[in-house]
Amino acid sequence: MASREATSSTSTAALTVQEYLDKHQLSLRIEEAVNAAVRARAEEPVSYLADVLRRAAPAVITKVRARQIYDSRGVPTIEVDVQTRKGSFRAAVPSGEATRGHDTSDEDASKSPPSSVSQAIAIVNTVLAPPLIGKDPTKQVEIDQLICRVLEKSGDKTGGGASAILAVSLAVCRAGAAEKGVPLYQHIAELAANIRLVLPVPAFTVINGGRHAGNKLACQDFTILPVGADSFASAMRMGTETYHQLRTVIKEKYPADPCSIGDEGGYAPSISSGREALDLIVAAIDRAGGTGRVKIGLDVVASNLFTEAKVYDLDYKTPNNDGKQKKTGADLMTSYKELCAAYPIVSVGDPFDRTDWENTKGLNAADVCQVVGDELLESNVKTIAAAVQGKWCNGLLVKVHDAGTVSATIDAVRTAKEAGWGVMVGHGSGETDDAFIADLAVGLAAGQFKAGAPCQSERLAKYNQLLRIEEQLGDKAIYGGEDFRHIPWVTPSPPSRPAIPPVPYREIAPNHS
Ligand SMILES: C=C(OP(=O)(O)O)C(=O)O
Repeated sequence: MASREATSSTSTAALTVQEYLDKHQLSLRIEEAVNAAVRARAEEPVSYLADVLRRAAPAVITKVRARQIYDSRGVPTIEVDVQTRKGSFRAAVPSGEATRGHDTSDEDASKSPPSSVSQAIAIVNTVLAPPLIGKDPTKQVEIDQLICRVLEKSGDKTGGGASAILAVSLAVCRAGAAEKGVPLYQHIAELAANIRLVLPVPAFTVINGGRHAGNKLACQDFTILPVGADSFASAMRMGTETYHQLRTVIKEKYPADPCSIGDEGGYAPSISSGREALDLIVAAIDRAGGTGRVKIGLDVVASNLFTEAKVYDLDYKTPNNDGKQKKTGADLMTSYKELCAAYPIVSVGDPFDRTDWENTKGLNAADVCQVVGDELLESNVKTIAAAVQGKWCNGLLVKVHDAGTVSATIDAVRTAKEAGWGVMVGHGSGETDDAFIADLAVGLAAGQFKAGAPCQSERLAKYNQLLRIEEQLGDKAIYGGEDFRHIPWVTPSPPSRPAIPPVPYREIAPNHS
């Protein structure tokens, strides 16, 4: 009632405001602005309203620009700047080792590494940018749907198009947070309708093998999870101390080893057996005083070992090997069970080939550890739903560069959480200094976070951002800890009426009184 009176008492002004809105292609909050002007008893309602509108209207996207940068492997990737009146917001796209739909490499696939991402850049600058101008960056779902629709129409949605979409989606999300004046993690939580912000347990990669290192180890990552820490900062301390001790242990045991590191900063000692790697890690945990509080994870990525004969070749990096390390799925299953009994292993990722659901399912049913799907699920909602139905696994390694957009990432996590799964936010082995995924992990209360070793700036960019977030949250900060596998979202109770963003009339009234 009050608002109707206010609107009619200023109908001339409202008409002028409508013209103002039309001229500037704005469509929002006329009534709120009129009410604010009336409350402030503005002497010059039209200019006052224009001012209110200027401040209350969303900081729409005014410019979108892409460029080529280089990732941690020296491979070209794409970075996008999205501009609003609130500033310029930037995001860069990571890439995985495995050849997947969302790889950033778009040109001359025969070249390794690819020489350019110019196709993705052209798609952002010429295909995606025009329809984004004037759009509200807080409307993440609408923006993600729009950019996917545009590229579906133009037939560019794969290859370079996929990385173009992701870069824009991430940068828009940052712009949306700035428009709302909230930290990125909070904006992401709001997009997911979650109010529980949780600092994840880091799964630090301390030994690299597989395709991430030049040694003979078949398993791609050996990680440590400080589940017994009481905060993320203390988990960071335990992780780094263990990492440093591990170098000493490797040097003592293999004095001639150069102690080089793999793609994600984990050590890459010249060893070939998983047990040898695990013994080194257990010794380092012990020396750092973390026994019982620091657990171990494996990210096997077993598709790399799977041969045409449908066996797993643990010596797959040796060409024309003697075949003695070839294992059946059943052999591998027995090994996992034995390893989980002998070592403090709490999580195994992609334990079997991505087509070997039966064995993955068998390990899941054995309930010896968290069974995580990474390549198995590709952060794809439909595949996750099928895996939930088929009980293939009970954990999701979610990657923005697999999901494709911020909205798709949220949907993937929601599907996993609704099934009671553990969720681990993961990086790419090719990374940049963009720390988006740190905020993502907190906003989505993922509980687990895997961004490589506590070493190398592209990895530390993420871990250091988590330290800052924990500091900012202060006594509201919750660390995933021992519950890392079971952190549900908490949905805010629905408001009794649709929330209307406040018009900041008090702030600007003095200029007009
Ligand atoms: C970084 C990872 O893999 P990718 O090489 O696919 O990015 C990972 O699985 O942690």
